[in-house]
Amino acid sequence: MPKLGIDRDFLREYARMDRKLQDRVQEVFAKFDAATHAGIHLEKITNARDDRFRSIRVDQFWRGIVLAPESGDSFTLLKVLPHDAAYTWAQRRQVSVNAATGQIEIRDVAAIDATLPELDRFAEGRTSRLFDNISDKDLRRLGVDDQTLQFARVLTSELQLEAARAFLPQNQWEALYGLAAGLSAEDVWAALGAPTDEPIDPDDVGAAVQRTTERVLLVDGSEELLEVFRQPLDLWRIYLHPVQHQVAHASYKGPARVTGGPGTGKTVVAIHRARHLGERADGKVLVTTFTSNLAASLQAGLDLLVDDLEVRRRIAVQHIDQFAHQVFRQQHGKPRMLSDETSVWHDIRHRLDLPFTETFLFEEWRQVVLAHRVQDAESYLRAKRSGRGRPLNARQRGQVWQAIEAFQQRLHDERLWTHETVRAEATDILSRQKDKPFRHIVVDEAQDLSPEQWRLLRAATSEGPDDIFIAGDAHQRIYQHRISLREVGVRVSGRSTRLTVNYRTTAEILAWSFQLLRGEAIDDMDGDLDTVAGYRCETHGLPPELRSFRTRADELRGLCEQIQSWTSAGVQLGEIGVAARSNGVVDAIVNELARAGIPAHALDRSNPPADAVAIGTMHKMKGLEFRCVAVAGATAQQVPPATAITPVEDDRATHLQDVQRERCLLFVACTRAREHLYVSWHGAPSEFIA
Ligand SMILES: Nc1ncnc2c1ncn2[C@@H]1O[C@H](COP(=O)(O)OP(=O)(O)OP(=O)(O)O)[C@@H](O)[C@H]1O
Repeated sequence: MPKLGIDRDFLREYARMDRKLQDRVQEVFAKFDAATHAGIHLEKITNARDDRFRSIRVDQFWRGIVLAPESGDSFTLLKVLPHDAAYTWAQRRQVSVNAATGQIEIRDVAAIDATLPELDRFAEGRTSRLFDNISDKDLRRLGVDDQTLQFARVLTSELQLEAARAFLPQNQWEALYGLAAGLSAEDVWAALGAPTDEPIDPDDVGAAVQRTTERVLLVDGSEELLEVFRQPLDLWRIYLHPVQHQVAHASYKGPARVTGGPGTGKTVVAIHRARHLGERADGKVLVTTFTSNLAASLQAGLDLLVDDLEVRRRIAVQHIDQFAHQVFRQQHGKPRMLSDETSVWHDIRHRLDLPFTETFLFEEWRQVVLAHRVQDAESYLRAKRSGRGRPLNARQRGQVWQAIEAFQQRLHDERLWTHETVRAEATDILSRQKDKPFRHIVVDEAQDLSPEQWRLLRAATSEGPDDIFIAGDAHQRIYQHRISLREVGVRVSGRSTRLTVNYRTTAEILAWSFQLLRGEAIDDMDGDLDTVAGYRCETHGLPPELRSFRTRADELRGLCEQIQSWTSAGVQLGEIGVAARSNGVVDAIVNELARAGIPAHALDRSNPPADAVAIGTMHKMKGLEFRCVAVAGATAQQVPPATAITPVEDDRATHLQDVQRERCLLFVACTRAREHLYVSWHGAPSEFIA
């Protein structure tokens, strides 16, 4: 039986073909085995540089280009193009096997031959070249072959390398890009994704195709092929970067985690990991995250990825507080929740005449007492107050403890609960259970979980191999939880992997968004600093559009015009997202769009209409993505709002953390954009943008 592989680039193009051509492509390739048996349709290409390319007739005008093996019967569908373009494509290119990764690579030899002499001339007058500090030995070890090496040696700038991406062999270009970005040869090696240990035969294209899971999907029979064609846009289901694949399918001795900037596919890895653990059938899997709408999008991803009902049954998706409440309810019934926490702290503060704000007392309770499970005054006197800026002497600690005790007493007397105390109680319940509810836990957007939430998860599964898998990015921390995984009993050292390819955002949007963070030092939740070295984007596009207006009314009108200009350029309403810092601005935008007759919906609605602009606060944008994103109301007073920032004179450390969190929030909103980002304000712009 001949095997057909589908190349990732082909599937991408397939998604853009018109329906008639898609149907025809399906028809031809569904009958592929019969066609190859009969020896028809597959034709050699005259004047090809690589005689493994064949053409296949789709219809009168269109031709498919297939990579045929020298022996065996694995064929890979690479392209479907109009007749002449298909032949030109094949005549310019050559296939090779990467010496380090063992994967197939395709290069545009004609483009390399045409560019090299020009670059060489340009480099002649230069004193330094891009890879002066990298030895041939290192380059070769990373899979760079003769032709690419010669090319690399005449490069003088990263821009030239960036431009060469279109024609250099993919893995070799990635290695060069990583080195140019300052990564060490070891880091580049790791980012290529565990190059194979088995000896690599450079002529065995068939074996190389099998190894190239990142770009070739081998389908078994026409049914599987039709299934692939049904969801051509969801490439993430099928093609994983080798590092993504490795992380999702590895066996770990304990907790493990994946990090990486926005859009690097952490959620994708978390979903594949959950399926992998579900398929092992050694116990139940909890997939959890911070909020309900993120849990809903994880569920949607799992529904797309997991067909097997038995596997699906083993995987539960719940947001973390939903899980805590469920555990609590099973034991005690529904908790009576304290409805207005701030006013209780306010009363206590006044009654005891304390020189601290309500927020300070609440945060002290949350970040010190609950986080470190402090039980009495004496332990509080000795408690570590890391992350808290304002120092407290013993007398002040005594005063704060009085307030905390009063608050806890009130909860106890009135049998009231807060989310924090529900979590703590659920954790105690789980800690006493010998049979844990889950064998594996997968956590997405982990950077925002609080210490009590981590303790809850730690108690929900026994310590052991593959117990907890974490996906998160500390650059996107938008709630105030600085935690140390070690302190909450989740040890990931030696089992942490960073993803570096951004599949979502253009390089221009990502670069602009990163400068919003302005070099803030971001911790990695495990005692070190997080880094963004070596990140790269799959696509390029326009720089973000920044618009300044005089008044709010002008700004809202400008936003409507921007949305209309996107839709007249062919963008669907459902592909547009609008973010603002506050609910008030969100409401104003909803009203303005309604006045302008633009269908829109607020992001917190369940079952939102498909063809309407999504509008929400920046917090609600977390984890989502849109083809076009507008961030409106980025004015000096609103981003950041004064209410969200602790005055520096109250507590300097908390002030700095608040500012960092607000920067991260704007960063999260902006990095939701796939192709276009528009940012507007009226009056003075936010200090983060200015
Ligand atoms: N291997 C892949 N091939 C193609 N697309 C991918 C791949 N991995 C991820 N993507 C796509 O990239 C986008 C971002 O993925 P995902 O949401 O998993 O990233 P993330 O790292 O969790 O992002 P963020 O932290 O910003 O929320 C999605 O559209 C996803 O489908």
